[in-house]
Formats: sequence, C-alpha cells, structure tokens
Amino acid sequence: MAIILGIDLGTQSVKAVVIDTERGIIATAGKDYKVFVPQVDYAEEDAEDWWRASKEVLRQLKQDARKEYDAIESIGITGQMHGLVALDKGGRPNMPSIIWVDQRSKRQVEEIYEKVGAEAIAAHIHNRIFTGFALPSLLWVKEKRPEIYRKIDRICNAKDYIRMKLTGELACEVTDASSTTMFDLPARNWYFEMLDQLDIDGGILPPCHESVDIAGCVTQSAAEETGLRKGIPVIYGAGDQSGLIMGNGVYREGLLVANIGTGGTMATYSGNDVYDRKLRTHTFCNATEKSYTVFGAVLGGGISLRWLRDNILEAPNYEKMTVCAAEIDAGSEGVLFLPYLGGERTPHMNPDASGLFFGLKLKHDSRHMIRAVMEGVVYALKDSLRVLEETGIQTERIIASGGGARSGLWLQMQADIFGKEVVSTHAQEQAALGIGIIAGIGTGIFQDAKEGCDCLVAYDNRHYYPDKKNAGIYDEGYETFRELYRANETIMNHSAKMR
Ligand SMILES: Nc1ncnc2c1ncn2[C@@H]1O[C@H](COP(=O)(O)OP(=O)(O)O)[C@@H](O)[C@H]1O
Ligand SMILES: O=C(CO)[C@@H](O)[C@H](O)COP(=O)(O)O
Repeated sequence: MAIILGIDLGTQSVKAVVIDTERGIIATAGKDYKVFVPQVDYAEEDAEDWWRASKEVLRQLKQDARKEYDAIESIGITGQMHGLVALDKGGRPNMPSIIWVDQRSKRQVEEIYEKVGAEAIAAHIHNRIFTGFALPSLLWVKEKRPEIYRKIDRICNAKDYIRMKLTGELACEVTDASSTTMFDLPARNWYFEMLDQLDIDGGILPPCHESVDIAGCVTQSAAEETGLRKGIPVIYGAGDQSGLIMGNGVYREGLLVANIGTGGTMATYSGNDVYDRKLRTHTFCNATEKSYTVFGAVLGGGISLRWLRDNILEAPNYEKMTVCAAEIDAGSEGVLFLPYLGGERTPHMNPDASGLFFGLKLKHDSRHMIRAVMEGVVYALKDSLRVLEETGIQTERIIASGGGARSGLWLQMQADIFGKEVVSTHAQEQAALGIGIIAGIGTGIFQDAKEGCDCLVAYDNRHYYPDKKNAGIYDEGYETFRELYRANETIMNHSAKMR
C-alpha cells in the first residue's frame, strides 16, 4: 500500500486528490481562482493565486485525511497547458500569466508563419501555432511590453510554478513544453533554431525533462507552508491532457477519451509521432515511455452549457437543464448550435470562429436550445474524432470524461453521435488521478502505466450503445453542422475584424 498526492492546476480551479493504492481516491479538495479579462481578447491569471489556492487545498486535504496525508510518499502535478508564466531573477512572476484562452496574439501568430514558414513549423512542431500558446504570447510581450520582456529571466508553464514552489527548483518537462509550440517534437527538446529566427533568447527556457523523472523533494519552507512532509519526491509532472488520458486508463492505442470539461477534447495515446498533416489536431509528448498524446481540442465544450445556463437562461442547475433537454427528440427538432463561443481549434483552427444558433422557429423553446447546445458540443467532438481517424487512429470504445460525463443524456448522445460504445470511469478528477498514477510510476510504486491503471482506474458498469433509431437524424444533423460553419466562416472572420 502507498499514498500518492495528485494536483491538477486547472483553468478555473485547482483540484487535488489523495490516492491510496488499495482504496483509490480517499480525499478530494478544490479551490477556484479568477481569470482576469482586462480587455477584449485578454485572459490572464495570477501565478500567486495558483499557489495560494494550492496551499488552501493541501491544508484542506490534511484536515480531511490527516493520517494518509502524513503518509504521502510521491507527488505529481498536472495542469492547464500552453500558457506563459514569466519570472524574474528571483523566480517571481513579473507579469500576469497569459493563459491558453487569450487571443491577443493573432498578429504574432501571423508573424511566426511569415518568419519561420509553414513547412518548418509542420516538420518540427507538428502543431499549428495558436493564440494563447506561450510562443505568440511571448512575442506579444516582446513587442508590446519591452520593459517587462527585458526583465524576464525564465519562463515556464502553470504547473511548473507550483512544482518550483514545492521543490525550490524551476524546470520544464516535455508534455507542457511541446504545448508551448517552442518545442521540436522529433528532437524531443526546445526548438532553439526557430527561437533564433524569432530573436528570442533560448536562455530563458529552463531545461526540459521527462515527466516521470524526479524533479526534487518538498523543501523545508514548502513543508511549513503546506503541511506536507519535508523530503517527499515530486516528479516533473505533465500537462493536463497526459494526466487526463492516464486517469481514464488510456495507456495504449485503441482507446479514446472524450472529455467535456470547460473545453472539450478527444484524446488518445500513441506510441508513434503521428500527426495530422493539415495540423488540425495536436500531437504533444506524453508522460510515459517517450510516447505521444494526440488530440482534437474543442474550445467551447462544457462552457457552452454553462454560458447558456448563466448568461442566457439563468437556469438553476445542469440537472434541471438536462431533464428539460431529454423531453425533446434527438436532433432538437431542427435547432443546431455551433459551440464556437471562444473561437475553435479542431478542426478549423480559427480564433475568429463564433457561436451560432440555427433553425429557430416559433415552436421552439429553451428545451430545444439546451438540447441543441449539448448536441453541438458532441458534433464538435465528432469533428475531432473524424480528423483523428483520418490520421489512422483506431478506436475500440470511447471513455467519456469530465463534468459532462455526469449526465446520462450527454453520454447517450455521445454514443449516438459517435456511433460507438461509450463508458466512463468512477473517478471525477481524472487528470489529478492520472498524474498520481504517473507519480507512482516515477517513484517506483508502479512498474508501468498498465499496473497503475489496473490498480486505480475503475470503469462504471453502465455502457452506452448507439441507438439505431437516432443514427440517421444525427448523421444528417452533423452534415448540416459542418455546412453551417463553411457557409458562415467568411462572415465570422469579417465581423471579428470589425470589432
Ligand atoms: N450534472 C451535469 N449535467 C450536465 N453537464 C454537467 C453536469 N455537471 C457538470 N457539467 C458540465 O461539465 C462542465 C464542467 O466540467 P469539469 O470537468 O468540472 O470542468 P473543468 O475541470 O474544466 O473545470 C460544466 O461546464 C458543464 O457543462
Ligand atoms: O487547452 C487545453 C488543451 O489543449 C486544455 O486542456 C487546457 O490545458 C486547460 O484545460 P481545463 O483546465 O479547462 O481542464
């Protein structure tokens, strides 16, 4: 028996779990923090808020499960990917962190393509450069805030900051480093040649390690601040997509995770460096065995339902909304929704894409709109599935994950729209569990990912199978969904420029 701590530094909150290798997750705690939007297109967070929230969560866990907390022997941290944390010589943040949601760097994305060239980007990075990723954000700082840029000593990703607070050492690791798009994927190291071309000093990049390796141990001062024992080993950790797939038991090819959290992802494991030649999906390093995480990213996943609940319907909760949606037949009687409220990555890679309701008539009411939003999110995930399948990725079954998996209606919709069997796991905090498993591998508690997942990932008994009677309705709905974007893309791009 061993006790592991997994921390997931998400976009809107930090969640942490204490895992007993015999009993599974025995304590969970979470704490929200703010996303600051000082101007249109900006999205920032304060790294000190992350640390404050993490300490609060850790103290809560200590209170809830003192005996186990004191016995923790391994720590892993996962978290939101892509963003830019800039630190001064003393390791202090010298500006608010620009997170992945941010869209201020459209001009810098164009500049990177002009200077580096699409071919070199595809060959070395295997991913499209997108607003909110650390590379264009850093160029934005260089151009627009030169006084801050000059004082940057090191940069890192969000969870690296928390690891530094725990161990006293700053470092990066391959999964998050590849998500910055400053990383040469085939070389599994920073892409220094491109940084030279863009006149970025490669010296600000901390050394890059493998996720499972041990980064250091909890220091005396971190122990005093968190109540953790001094000396517990902390692994380098991984971006949240690696944590997520591991926490859903996806450590081999043939299994796919459909996650509906704030955003949405359709993610899988690959032993090989496969990537979509049109760069519509992401291929980043994965945490174990020098493998890869390949996924499609939907920017408006669960947040679309939240937007409908809070901004439009002022509905009391998701449960009531999904009960209403279930009263309406598959296909929402012709109402369709494009969930591009914050732009879209897979497959359009267009920050200017926008949300759209279509097909509304006098007979429709809020129930149709709720159902259409839920269906729209799944159609968007199906776009990701389609592109992954085009790159040769095969799926036996789909594991539904994230807050969206709490709804039986959403799970059945996924089975119907994907046309595949859908299951989900017992755990709610899959990314935190996943990084716990990865920490277990790094510290010798588990021999490998299979052993860790066999031990800690349990699937629900409920299986959802495609309902044949809905197949035709959803096939037609999906074709119209795709056509709607094609027909409106130019208008969306034009109106974004007018803003
Ligand atoms: N009971 C529910 N029914 C339907 N959807 C739900 C339910 N609970 C949560 N959700 C969806 O899950 C989303 C939050 O998922 P979560 O995985 O907690 O997000 P994150 O980890 O990104 O904060 C919500 O925005 C909502 O769309
Ligand atoms: O953008 C991506 C992956 O490309 C997200 O996975 C972020 O890394 C944050 O996820 P949540 O905090 O919303 O779960």
